[in-house]
Amino acid sequence: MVTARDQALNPLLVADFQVRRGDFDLELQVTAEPGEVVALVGPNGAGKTTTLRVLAGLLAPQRGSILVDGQVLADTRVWLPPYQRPVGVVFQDYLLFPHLTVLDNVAFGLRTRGLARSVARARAAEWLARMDAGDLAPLRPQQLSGGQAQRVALARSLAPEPRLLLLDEPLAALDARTRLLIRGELRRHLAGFTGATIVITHDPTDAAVLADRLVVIENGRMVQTGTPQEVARRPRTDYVARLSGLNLLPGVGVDHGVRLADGSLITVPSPVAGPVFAAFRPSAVALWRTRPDGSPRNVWSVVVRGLEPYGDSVRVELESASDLSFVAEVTPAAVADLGLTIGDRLWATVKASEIEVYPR
Ligand SMILES: Nc1ncnc2c1ncn2[C@@H]1O[C@H](COP(=O)(O)OP(=O)(O)OP(=O)(O)O)[C@@H](O)[C@H]1O
Repeated sequence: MVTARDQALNPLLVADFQVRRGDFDLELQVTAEPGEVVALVGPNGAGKTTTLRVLAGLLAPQRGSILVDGQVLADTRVWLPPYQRPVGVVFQDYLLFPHLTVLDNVAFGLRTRGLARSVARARAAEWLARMDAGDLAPLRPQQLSGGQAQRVALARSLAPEPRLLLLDEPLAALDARTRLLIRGELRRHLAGFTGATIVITHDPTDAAVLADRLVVIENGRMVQTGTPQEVARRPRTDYVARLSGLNLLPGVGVDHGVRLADGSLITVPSPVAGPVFAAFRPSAVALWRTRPDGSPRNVWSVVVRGLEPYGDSVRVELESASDLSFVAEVTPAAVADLGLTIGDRLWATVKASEIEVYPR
């Protein structure tokens, strides 16, 4: 009997590879469990698309191996071309064949895998129906809305019953309203997929809604992984902190304080030691025209470097005299009351109880 523990020890995808593209060097270990949806997130040029291309078989790594369900797709001796891999890909702009009907687009992958035309079409029709796209079968791709095209692309990649599904920015081509609807729909479809899914996304909300786990890549390396909640609550790089909207200050724990890079000491809720991160929400930062005294807060003298509307509030980018940068989030009323403009000198405070501290 295969227990949940055995499964956890035998991930469906086990990839460990290195690839170079010009000066860019990507070195990554990534695994995914059956049924797991892993989001690859990271700044532009981090290596997300390169990872997807290596897994799909469109780009050969310099070294390493890729296994899916124990089958070697690539290593020093083996290199399976894309059409021989149990891998389905949905590209960013879906790449449907314009001269084929929706039905034949979905049947195409099955035909290349050797199925007779009638069998491939019957199976394509089943997959379209499963994706609530059965009535689209006779149409051409140019007659489809963005959301419909996405459903068709998903049906096309799932029809050959891959074990690994790769999605490149699946919601990027949609307008904001459609995106919201399709995101929920995609989530339901992915929940019904028993293989593993790797999805690239730039959007933190998409990642949080779609993924069980995030893999954050920066400069060709994984810098953090965890559930969206874990990553958002305890970011380990500035990029992740910005993604989750948190301020992140690295330092060293000294009893109830953290000594920051600029030499200043901030007070934190419980005793800490060694290299740590101190993270706090922008809404935990209070701004003052005059230095508040006598309160158990951390106080910085700051200059306003930027003001930016953010939903119902305003994000105020701050820089301390000693070069610490962080963000406050305040109401438009507070901006008006304080008469905030760029270049202003202010005092910023954060209560110790608002700061989360965790090891680096
Ligand atoms: N054909 C190529 N030849 C040389 N370098 C390339 C090539 N394609 C991509 N690169 C480089 O590889 C790096 C990673 O690119 P990649 O497209 O994987 O990043 P990404 O994380 O997907 O970024 P984005 O979010 O902008 O799509 C970049 O520095 C890019 O300049």
